[in-house]
Amino acid sequence: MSIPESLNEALEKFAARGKLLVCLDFDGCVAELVADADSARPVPENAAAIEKLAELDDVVLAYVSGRPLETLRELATPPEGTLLFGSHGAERWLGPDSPGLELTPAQEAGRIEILDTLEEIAADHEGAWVEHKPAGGAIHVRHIEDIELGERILDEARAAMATIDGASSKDGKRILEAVVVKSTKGEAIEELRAATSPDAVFFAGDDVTDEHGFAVLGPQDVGVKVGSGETKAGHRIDAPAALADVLNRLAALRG
Ligand SMILES: O=P(O)(O)OC[C@H]1O[C@H](O[C@H]2O[C@H](CO)[C@@H](O)[C@H](O)[C@H]2O)[C@H](O)[C@@H](O)[C@@H]1O
Repeated sequence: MSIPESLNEALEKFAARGKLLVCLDFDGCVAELVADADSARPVPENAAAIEKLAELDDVVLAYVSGRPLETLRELATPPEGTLLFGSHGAERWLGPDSPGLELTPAQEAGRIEILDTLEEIAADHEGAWVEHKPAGGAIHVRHIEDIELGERILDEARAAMATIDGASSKDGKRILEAVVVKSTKGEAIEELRAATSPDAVFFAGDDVTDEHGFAVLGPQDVGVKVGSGETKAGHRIDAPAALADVLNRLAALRG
């Protein structure tokens, strides 16, 4: 087992609380980052640990992801009953009565303009591609080997998105997303907290958008940054492959 001692101590305190909310990011956290976004899947050991947590009393599981809700369900195959936030918080499944995302006509027009503009930019650069999402779209440059060229394409996309009414951009890992519904993972975690009334919250994530999630954690909560980069999280692990140890430790402490 390779859990930093400070994280192990935090997990012991966390597990001793009554009801727990365990929130997980998907790409780069539960799943390794891969070039073909459709082939991302949970690291098998992470999937097994998540199944264990799902069987425990007073542990609520949730995914908080940038993926569209339907894609998240398909790729993450979460245990039944797992609460889901997709599209960085713009889409939610908190039970069968959760309303779907509905865009106003102006938002739908903005979404189409975002997608058309990103597709035009991608068409000029071999390897760039556009992911269509319910609240907007994302241009991916992971297939482009030249990192600086990829950054220039993302800069071009960012500048173009700034000219579209109602569009706001989010930076990610070799991706630029633009959406017409403003939301953050911090807001999603606060909504989950309000909906489930836990005694403490765990959140693990790897990306800049996950920092909004770490920012809403309190002293009783546990934040785990996966990988390198500045973070507000109190703890860090190296890679998705190390997450299973953390989740299994939590399951063992509660078991
Ligand atoms: O919040 P997450 O669950 O981490 O989702 C964030 C974005 O993840 C996906 O893109 C990232 O993962 C891809 C697959 O590993 C990778 O090819 C890409 O370079 C990464 O940026 C996803 O495609 C986006 O929709 C999510 O918003």
